[in-house]
Amino acid sequence: MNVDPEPAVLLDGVGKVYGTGPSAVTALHEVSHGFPRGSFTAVMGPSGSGKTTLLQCAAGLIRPTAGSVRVGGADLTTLTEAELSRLRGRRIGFVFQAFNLLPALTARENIELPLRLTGTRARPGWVEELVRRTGIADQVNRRPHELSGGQQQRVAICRALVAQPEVVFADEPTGNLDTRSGQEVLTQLRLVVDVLGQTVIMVTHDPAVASRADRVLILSDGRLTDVIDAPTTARISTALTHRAG
Ligand SMILES: Nc1ncnc2c1ncn2[C@@H]1O[C@H](COP(=O)(O)OP(=O)(O)OP(=O)(O)O)[C@@H](O)[C@H]1O
Repeated sequence: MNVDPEPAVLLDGVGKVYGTGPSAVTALHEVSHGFPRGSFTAVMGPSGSGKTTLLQCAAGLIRPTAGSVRVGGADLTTLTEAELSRLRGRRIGFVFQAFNLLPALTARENIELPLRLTGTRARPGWVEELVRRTGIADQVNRRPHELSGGQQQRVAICRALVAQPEVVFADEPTGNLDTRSGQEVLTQLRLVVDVLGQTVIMVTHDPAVASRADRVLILSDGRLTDVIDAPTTARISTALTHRAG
């Protein structure tokens, strides 16, 4: 995977300092990594190690204070706010722990919302394919409160994919789910990578969840300290324990 000539997302010496002067916090120190197209990466590390900061820099939600971020060839650090916002709408999908569905809209309307916001259309049959593949075809006319947590997260996955983005970022996507629903959602994310060829980057605290990814990045104090390919729960737990010790 190291020879990918153009990764979906490329971080080059990315640093982030929050604030200035004596109260400044360095959340990331020169993190460099290429996320290959069509791969599933989990980002792990202790609380405060910089996982969310890394995800937000990579997704163009916050600006790094050093280095560059490329998504699908575009250097996010050179874009204006308006250009960044447009790029996020078209090239980046998000899945959050809290689902973030709009309660007054049906599942289908929630899924199609990013298209409405960017004034674009899905290719014919794409929404149908997404809901069929994620197993929620029979629920598309229901509102979020009529769906289980796992079903709501699958709606959120469809919404993240509807604009056929370059990459999907997921921040603790199983954090609000019981183990079984969490496993179902992970199966859907794997399918998104294996069948649809998408790139997924996920933050999680759970080694069992991270073991479903192709690769695990471990952050410690804002530094990328380990990269584990073909991870197992045991290998991840060992790497995390060593870092903590
Ligand atoms: N907006 C902010 N202003 C100042 N400091 C911040 C801000 N956001 C994060 N930090 C600090 O940056 C460091 C990294 O935070 P970050 O949220 O990225 O870590 P994390 O690994 O995602 O943590 P957790 O697992 O607890 O969510 C921490 O020391 C945090 O206190």
